[in-house]
Amino acid sequence: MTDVPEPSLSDAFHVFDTTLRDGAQREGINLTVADKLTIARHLDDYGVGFIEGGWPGANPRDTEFFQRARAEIDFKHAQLVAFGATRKAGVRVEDDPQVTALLESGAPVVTLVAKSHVRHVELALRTTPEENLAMVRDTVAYLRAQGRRVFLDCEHFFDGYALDPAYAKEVVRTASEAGADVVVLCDTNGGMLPAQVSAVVRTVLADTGARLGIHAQDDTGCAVANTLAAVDAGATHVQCTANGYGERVGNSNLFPVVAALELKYGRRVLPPGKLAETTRISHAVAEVVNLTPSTHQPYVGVSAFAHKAGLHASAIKVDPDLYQHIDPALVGNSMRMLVSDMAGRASIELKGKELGFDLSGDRELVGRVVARVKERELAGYTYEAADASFELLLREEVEGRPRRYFEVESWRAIVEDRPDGTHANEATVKLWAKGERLVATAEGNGPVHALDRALRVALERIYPQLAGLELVDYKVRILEGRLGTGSTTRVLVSTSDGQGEWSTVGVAENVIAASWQALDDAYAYGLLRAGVEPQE
Ligand SMILES: CC(=O)SCCNC(=O)CCNC(=O)[C@H](O)C(C)(C)COP(=O)(O)OP(=O)(O)OC[C@H]1O[C@@H](n2cnc3c(N)ncnc32)[C@H](O)[C@@H]1OP(=O)(O)O
Ligand SMILES: CC(=O)C(=O)O
Repeated sequence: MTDVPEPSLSDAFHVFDTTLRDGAQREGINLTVADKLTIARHLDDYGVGFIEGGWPGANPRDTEFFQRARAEIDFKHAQLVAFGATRKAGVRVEDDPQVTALLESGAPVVTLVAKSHVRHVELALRTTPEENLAMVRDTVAYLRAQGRRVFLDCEHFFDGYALDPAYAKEVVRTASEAGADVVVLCDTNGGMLPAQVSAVVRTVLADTGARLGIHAQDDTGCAVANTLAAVDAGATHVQCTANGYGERVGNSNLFPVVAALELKYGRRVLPPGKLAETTRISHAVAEVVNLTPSTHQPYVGVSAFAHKAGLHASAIKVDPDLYQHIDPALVGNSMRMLVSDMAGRASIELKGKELGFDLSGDRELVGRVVARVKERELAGYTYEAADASFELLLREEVEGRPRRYFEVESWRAIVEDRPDGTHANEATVKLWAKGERLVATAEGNGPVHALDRALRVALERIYPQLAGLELVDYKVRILEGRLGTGSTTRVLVSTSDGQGEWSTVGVAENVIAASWQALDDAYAYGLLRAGVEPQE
């Protein structure tokens, strides 16, 4: 058995993470042992009290995970938990191979899943309510006798309680009396609402005296609220998953639960300083499971503290608390100003400040920028998604002239369709830079790629910094036609120089012309970042 680390926080309240067990039950997540070890390290670093690593014996990967976690991870905060079921009906607990696998995992803590809904006992287990109670009693007592700490997950507790409250409570009592430290009431089908959860938890606590936990699936979109409602009613153990990953639509999201407990309830559930790691850990886990972090996730999403409306910005300028429920730095996130046609002077001033410009003394200039943004957005531009194009526009107003690194004489792109079904794409650009006329032709996978290559060929000798730029994303959107026949095309381009990424926008009736504008801004911004002075 592994050495059990001393809990770094009081045992009076448990943050129990089941990303590696319930989180892994999400469609599309397929973790290797190495992934599981990496996530376990992140969660331990974050400071959760318990990490449920999987079901040893259910598959070779989970069995190996426990072997390797014990050997390879020096847990600082968390205790490792093995998950499994109570013994099978009619089988002696010491003869049940899956109970033996729980012991062999070496995990100091075991969570047992048990039935607490009589219909499940009869239909899924095909046994009697009495035998189910004996399965709970025997398995908990056996594991306790082997020195394991035991938590018991009562599957379908709330639905079972609605059908037969006396039986559901009897399961809780049986587990508690047999030595389970916590009995976890599970909303397995995720159909509960917060008021229902708190009423049931309060009654079960009063009637059984058992220590209770909560495990809430998110099928009504209420898993976090249900978790907190259970805490309000007296539960002292919350089961959650990073980013809410889990079976079907997911589980209770660890990060808003922890943030609420720490910041709204004033309950210390993480080691000192760790709350500020919330955003980093959330994104790190998303990377390992290979899912894009949700931009709108509470507390940790990049949009969680992004302000778009002009009136909000004007109040935030005076005091950010006026439109934010917490200081984003508390969870390692930051405030962002978005510039769009909903912006007012305050939004532009704050965005300017973010970009290093003090615009506070120049109402006239700020008014001009607001007017240009609104006019351009009406034409189809979008600046909230194209920070670099906005900065170029702002600089043009501040500096009194556009930041030009080259002048365009003309460009053209040719798409050639051949009878054998193949295509050729070729572009020619004619430019002027530093007094030189530059002409270049290039081929590409498509006409925009050909234009991008021709532009680089033409400019690279004059601006060698362009060699390090890479186009990393390209998005086209056809906007609703405004002039009867023509629809407008908006192109967003993301470019990287290896140190950072920026986005630029172009709008025209023709997709290639829109792309050209976005590329033109992308190159100008890349040269600006590289510290290159524009042409006179
Ligand atoms: C609500 C939850 O999310 S609980 C977690 C669920 N997670 C998983 O199921 C993932 C891992 N599961 C597995 O790998 C497999 O399902 C295993 C290894 C656990 C079991 O596999 P199998 O033996 O092939 O059985 P199967 O998957 O069909 O499950 C049904 C069996 O489990 C038994 N069972 C179901 N719940 C319980 C329980 N709480 N206690 C004891 N036995 C149970 C059923 O009675 C049935 O037994 P039987 O085959 O003897 O009739
Ligand atoms: C245990 C569990 O995952 C559930 O009841 O949903």
